[in-house]
Amino acid sequence: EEEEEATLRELRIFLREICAKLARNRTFYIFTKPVDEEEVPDYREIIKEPMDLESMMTKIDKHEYECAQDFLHDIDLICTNALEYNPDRNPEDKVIRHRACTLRDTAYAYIKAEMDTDFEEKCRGIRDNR
Ligand SMILES: O=C(C1CCC1)N1C[C@@H]2C[C@H]3C[C@@H](O)[C@@H](O)[C@]2(C1)O3
Repeated sequence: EEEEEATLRELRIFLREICAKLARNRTFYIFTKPVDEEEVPDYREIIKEPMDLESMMTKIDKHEYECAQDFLHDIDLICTNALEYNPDRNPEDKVIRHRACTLRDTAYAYIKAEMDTDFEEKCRGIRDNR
C-alpha cells in the first residue's frame, strides 16, 4: 500500500546516507569496490558471494533492502568474506581482518545510533508480510 511505499522510500534515503558515510572513510577503501577478478583470479573460487559497498548502494536503488537488518546482513558478508579470504598471520592479512571487523562494528553502531527501533520494526513488518 501507499504508506508502506513511503516507509520504504524513507528507509532507502537512510541506508544511502549510512552506505555513503562508510564509503567516505578511507579505512574502508578496500571494501568500496568488488575484488577484481583479473587481479585475484582465485577469489571467486573461494568466496561464493562477493559483496562491496558500491554493490550495496546499487542494491538500495533496486529496492533490494526492505529493512536495516537486510542491509546489515550484506555488511556481515563483506566482513566474513574478508576474514575467509585473508586468514593468515602475516601483517597484510591482519590489517584486512581488523578493517573488516571495524567496518562491521561501525555499521552496526551508526544504525543503532541513528535508526528509530519502531521504524525498523515497521520495515520488518512490511518485509515479513511480502
Ligand atoms: O579480500 C580482498 C579485499 C580486501 C577486502 C576485499 N582482496 C583479496 C586480495 C588479497 C589482498 C591483497 C591484494 O591482492 C588485493 O587484491 C586483495 C583484495 O587484498
